[in-house]
Amino acid sequence: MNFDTNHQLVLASASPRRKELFSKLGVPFEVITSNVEETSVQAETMKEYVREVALLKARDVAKKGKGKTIIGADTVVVFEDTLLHKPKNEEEAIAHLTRLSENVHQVMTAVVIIQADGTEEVIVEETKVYFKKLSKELIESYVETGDPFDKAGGYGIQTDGVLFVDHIVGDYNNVVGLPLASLFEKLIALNILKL
Ligand SMILES: Cc1cn([C@H]2C[C@H](O)[C@@H](COP(=O)(O)OP(=O)(O)OP(=O)(O)O)O2)c(=O)[nH]c1=O
Repeated sequence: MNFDTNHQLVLASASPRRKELFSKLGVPFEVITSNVEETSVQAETMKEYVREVALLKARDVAKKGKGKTIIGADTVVVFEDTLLHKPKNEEEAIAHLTRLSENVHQVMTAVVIIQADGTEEVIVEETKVYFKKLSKELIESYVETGDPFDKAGGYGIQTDGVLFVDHIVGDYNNVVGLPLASLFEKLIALNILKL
C-alpha cells in the first residue's frame, strides 16, 4: 500500500530486514546508520535495556538528520532472564541454540520515533517463540551455514531457523526486527503517515 507523508523519514538501521519491512509502508525514506556502542547501556530490566539501546541508536542518528523524523530499533532475545546476543563464534551459536531447544523465549523489539521537534515515542513489543527439540546434528549443520552470526539469539525465523519453531505468540515481524503493524499504527496516530 502507499501512504502519504510530509515528513522526511530516516530509518536508523543497518539491518537489511528492517529496510525491507519498512519499505512495505510505500513511503520514501533514507537509511542513516548509527555507530554507537550498545554495550555501554545499563538497565534494570530487559525491556528497559532494549528501549535504551534503541534510544541510543535513534538519538545518534537524529544528530545527523536534523529536521527529519528518525525511526530506530533494537531487537533482543531473552531466555530465562538472560540476553542471548549475536553469537561471536560457532561455539556460542551452538550454546544459544542448545538452550533454546524445546523451550520458550522472548523476542523484544523496541522502536523509537524522534520527530523534528525532538519529541520521542517508544514502542516495545514482545513475541514469545516456542522451539521444537533440536538435535545436535541439526544445530551443527545450521551453524555451519553462517546464518546465526548477524542475528540476536543466533537464528533467523525468516531463514532456515524457521525449521526450529513450533509456534509463536505475537507479531512475526517483531521477531525479524520490526513490529510493522504497531509501528504503522503509531505513525498514523502521530499524523506522520496519512491514509
Ligand atoms: C531472533 C531473530 C533476530 N533477527 C535479527 C534482527 C536484528 O536485525 C538482529 C538483532 O540485532 P539489532 O542490534 O537489533 O539490529 P542490527 O545490528 O541488525 O541493525 P541496527 O543495529 O543497525 O539497527 O537480529 C532476525 O533477523 N531474525 C530472527 O529470527
